[in-house]
Amino acid sequence: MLSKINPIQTNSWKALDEQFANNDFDLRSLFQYNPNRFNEFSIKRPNFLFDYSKNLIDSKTKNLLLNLAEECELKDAISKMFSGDKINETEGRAVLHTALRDFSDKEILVDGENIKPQIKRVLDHMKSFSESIISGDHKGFTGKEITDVVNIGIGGSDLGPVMVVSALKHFKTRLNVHFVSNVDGNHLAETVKTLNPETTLFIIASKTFTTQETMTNANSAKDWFLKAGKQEDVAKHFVALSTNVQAVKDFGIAEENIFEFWDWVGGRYSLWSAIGLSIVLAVGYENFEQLLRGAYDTDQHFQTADFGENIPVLMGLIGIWYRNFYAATTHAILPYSQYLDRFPAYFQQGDMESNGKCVDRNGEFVEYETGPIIWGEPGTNGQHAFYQLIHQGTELIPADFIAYAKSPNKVSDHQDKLLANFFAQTEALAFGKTEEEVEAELKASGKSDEEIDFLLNYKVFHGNTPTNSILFNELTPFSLGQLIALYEHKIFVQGVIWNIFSFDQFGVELGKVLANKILPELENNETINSHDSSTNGLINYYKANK
Ligand SMILES: O=P(O)(O)OC[C@H]1O[C@](O)(CO)[C@@H](O)[C@@H]1O
Repeated sequence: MLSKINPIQTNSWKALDEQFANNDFDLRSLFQYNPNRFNEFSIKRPNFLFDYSKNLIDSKTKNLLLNLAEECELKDAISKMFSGDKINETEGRAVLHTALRDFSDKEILVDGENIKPQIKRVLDHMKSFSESIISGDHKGFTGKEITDVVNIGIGGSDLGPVMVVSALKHFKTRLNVHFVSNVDGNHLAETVKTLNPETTLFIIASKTFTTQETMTNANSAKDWFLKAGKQEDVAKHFVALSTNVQAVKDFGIAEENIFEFWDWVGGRYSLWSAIGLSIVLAVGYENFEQLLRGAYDTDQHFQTADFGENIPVLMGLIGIWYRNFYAATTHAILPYSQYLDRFPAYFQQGDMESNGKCVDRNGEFVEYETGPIIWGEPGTNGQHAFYQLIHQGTELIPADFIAYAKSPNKVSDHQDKLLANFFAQTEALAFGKTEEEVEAELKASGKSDEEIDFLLNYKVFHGNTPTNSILFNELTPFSLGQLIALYEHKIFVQGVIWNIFSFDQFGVELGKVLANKILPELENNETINSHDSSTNGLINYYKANK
């Protein structure tokens, strides 16, 4: 069990309150008065740099945040998660996605049983299966090689693989991997339009194997397949990734085509499990193993580095500083890499489904803010869309900038331009442009005093917008694994300090239940009046026009 400490009643929280009230941190001054600031507030790991110097903190704030982590017993929480304690108390489960990438010899016990052998068994199955598909040994029902793979899943059974497959495009095997998630039939229809059932493999990815969207898409995919193949051909073209073996068998997928995982793997933390099969097919097993090894590297860092030098701990604590003291409502993730185009969306689920909670571990409603809204898009595209608001809007939006020094594609001077924008944006966000600077600039451009007077305030950049910069040497499966695990652990750190349960997601249930109740009402011609007037009105309008 995790401790149940109310963070706002700790001494460190009170000290942080005072620290916030008594200081008006200004990044210009912080850098000016401390020439060593970058060295003090950055961490170099062998293949990447984490620079957190452009944050509204000084060493005292950092120490107070570290005290908060101690007081909230973060060390104990970390060791409990890694050792398989049932810290997902509301569901009575351990939280062991880290076991899926544990390359040590040590045993990890769940209910007294070492889970390492079962993890190895499924990994071996994924390896041999993917090799037979990629090599072409596995043939479809007409004797042809598989060319296309369609992963059908949603949420944690989709977003992680989608993100990784996009991020590792430059490691692609000969297979084309597609993803269908939305219950909107157009998603499936548009995906299969160009596919041949003889050469298509469907992966039905669902932890529970009950999710409406996935089961609906899976059934329709089977119908599509059965227009060409026969029932006995399904075995060659459908596999399932699930914890619910019985439901998979009931669906008609043979036992040998089931890649199992377990209830101690949370959906949004499951890309390391059998849910990663689409990744294995897209980039090959060796690269998947490198992804796991990268995450393992971060796991070791998280467990062993002093908190003052511990990147996920610092990311989490700095986030708390903004969320709870600066009242920042959102946090942007801004990768300067087109390969990471789905990274913000992936951690939107990872973070918001984990820490979007208002009841603490004592069962009481919290009296402080918890998880922020996570959002973002790759740079430089975002610069031409929403950066205006970050630079000159009225919200404080802390952001993470992520980039890679090397680019796998050498295309003229694109990479320098991309990185120039990354550096320029973090600089502009931190230091802005003062009234004096704007005035001097306008004068130099020949503007009259009257024009300057009019334009001055519009052209000022307030600056002081905090950023973390994560600069990797190269985007490889290993470094991607490291990066993903940094964010996973950041989420964990924040959940521990906010005294909430980060590994359930009861908040998604009500809508699912109501949708199931409404569905039969859409299937007849009767006028509906069992809901509020708005819902009745919407349903009846839909029925009249569908
Ligand atoms: O893998 P399943 O069981 O189909 O669930 C899919 C997703 O649905 C949720 O339960 C709720 O959206 C997520 O946590 C999960 O990732």
